[in-house]
Amino acid sequence: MCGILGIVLADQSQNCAAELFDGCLFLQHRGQDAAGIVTCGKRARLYQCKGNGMASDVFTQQRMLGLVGNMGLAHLRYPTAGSSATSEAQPFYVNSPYGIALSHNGNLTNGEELRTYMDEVVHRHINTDSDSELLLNLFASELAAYGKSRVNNSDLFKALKGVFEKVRGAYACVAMLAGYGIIGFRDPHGIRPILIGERLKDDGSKDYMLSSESVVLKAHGFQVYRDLLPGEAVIIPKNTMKPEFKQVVPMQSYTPDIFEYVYFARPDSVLDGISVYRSRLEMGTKLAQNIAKKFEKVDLDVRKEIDVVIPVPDTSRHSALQCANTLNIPYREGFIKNRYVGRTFIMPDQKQRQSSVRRKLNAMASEFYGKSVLLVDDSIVRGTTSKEIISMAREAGAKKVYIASCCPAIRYNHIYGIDLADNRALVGYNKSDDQISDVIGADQVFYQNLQDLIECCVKDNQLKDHEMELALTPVVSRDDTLDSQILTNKSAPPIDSFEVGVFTGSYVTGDETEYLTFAEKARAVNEMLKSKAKLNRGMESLDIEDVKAAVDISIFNSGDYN
Ligand SMILES: O=P(O)(O)OC[C@H]1O[C@H](OP(=O)(O)OP(=O)(O)O)[C@H](O)[C@@H]1O
Ligand SMILES: NC(=O)CC[C@H](N)C(=O)O
Ligand SMILES: [Mg+2]
Repeated sequence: MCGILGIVLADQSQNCAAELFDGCLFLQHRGQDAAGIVTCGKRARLYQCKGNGMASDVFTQQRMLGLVGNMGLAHLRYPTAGSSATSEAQPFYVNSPYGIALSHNGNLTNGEELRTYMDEVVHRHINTDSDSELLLNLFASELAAYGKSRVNNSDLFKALKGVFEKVRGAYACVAMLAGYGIIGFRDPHGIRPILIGERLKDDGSKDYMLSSESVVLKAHGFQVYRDLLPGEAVIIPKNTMKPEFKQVVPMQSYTPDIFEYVYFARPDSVLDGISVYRSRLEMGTKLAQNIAKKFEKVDLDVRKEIDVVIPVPDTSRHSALQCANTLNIPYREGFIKNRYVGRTFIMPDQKQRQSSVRRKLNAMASEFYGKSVLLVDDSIVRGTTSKEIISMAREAGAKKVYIASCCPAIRYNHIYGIDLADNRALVGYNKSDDQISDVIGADQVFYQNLQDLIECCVKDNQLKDHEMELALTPVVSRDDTLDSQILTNKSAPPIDSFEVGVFTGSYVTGDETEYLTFAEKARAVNEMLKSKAKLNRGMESLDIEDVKAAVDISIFNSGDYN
């Protein structure tokens, strides 16, 4: 679920890198493994800085000085395909044709087919296991097919059509053609989010930004913004600064991943017309109603059974507060979060995730001792967090520990941008709710119903276009915003369904059995290589076919800096 950004400034003498860096800080929660920025300056020259780590580690002041130019891309990576190798940090770059860079959020499910196509049909070398490198090379090969010395918007849209027709899976992307402009596109189901924002300046000129989440646009003064539609693309040439939109392929469905609302996105973002914050409040209300009913069914009064509702920081806090209010039970922040520890779920290995929970959360005995507590979390995935915090609650003296999840039990793989290829790692895999309670050590676990979760995201959350404009246009007058080039062809239908494969095992792109089998094998190979590499501290005894170097060599995509 990486974060992606693209920007083009009207003033060609201005540098955009500082704003991209700042934007990365707003999207850090979407990917903590690697960060990258590519900018384009005069004479179409590209400048790059990327590597493993958080944005503030990768983009040092010194490195930022080298990122010149008025347009650029950024990426925050949480790996899905491939590995955590530095060489898989994004944006990716290809020099032919024209010089293209690309940042991708999502996961392709026909990567192997594309790899063969690259090799046998278009003869392009792919240097990593990343699906995003494949996606970029596919775009490059479609564009190269025109054999032109200069391309125009219509060629770019045609090339994108070729990409859409050959690729399967989830992809929200920003790309940049050296010296030409920036491009945004979104898969035909709209699984991953991407928005475009417009900023009107005092001299009447306009800057444009593409981003995974609306919060970045709002924070940077982009007064008007909207989501790209499934199957839609936009090109903003730097010379005209007029965005051109095109429905490149028909929309196959409008089904964003519901997990954006449950966990991924920041609460202050509005994605596809749905306020993440308000949907999380609804999740708290519905959860409370269902919990109360469950107690009623066994002739118990929830208010007598539970003394206090405690959130599992950070993401669940808004839902937990609403849950407590609805139940009319006191809300207490029993776990204090260490603000210097990031998200644990998106850390790359299980040992790191486990140890991080205790470093990140600390239980205060005063809030647990002798009490019956209801812990509320947004989701229970591998169960790493719940196991730890339940035992911390007991160590702190809790009498009874109930736990509630704002989403249903997760029993299937996530295949569109979360590293969950192995469903046996899920605590809910092949288990009843009671069995899950036993494994995580709870007195009882409560899950949200799927239909309720969907309603939480749909109900009352669809902001009407004019409400959206009013809510999101704090700086310019409404008359100015009505001139907006980005709102002119807006025709987004309201959303009433979502990608919910992690709960049901059925995916919006259809039967993905082949991909799941492939992903399982790839994961096993990665694990084996990791442990061999650790044992050998090098690569002497690795099978040459499967080698991933312990230290990445520097081709186009390495990020080793001094
Ligand atoms: O069952 P698990 O595999 O542990 O995964 C679920 C947990 O992971 C996430 O928290 P995380 O620490 O990543 O982020 P947060 O601080 O935003 O809650 C999520 O909010 C749950 O708490
Ligand atoms: N989570 C994501 O969106 C990851 C993008 C891409 N599949 C990668 O592994 O780099
Ligand atoms: Mg959490």
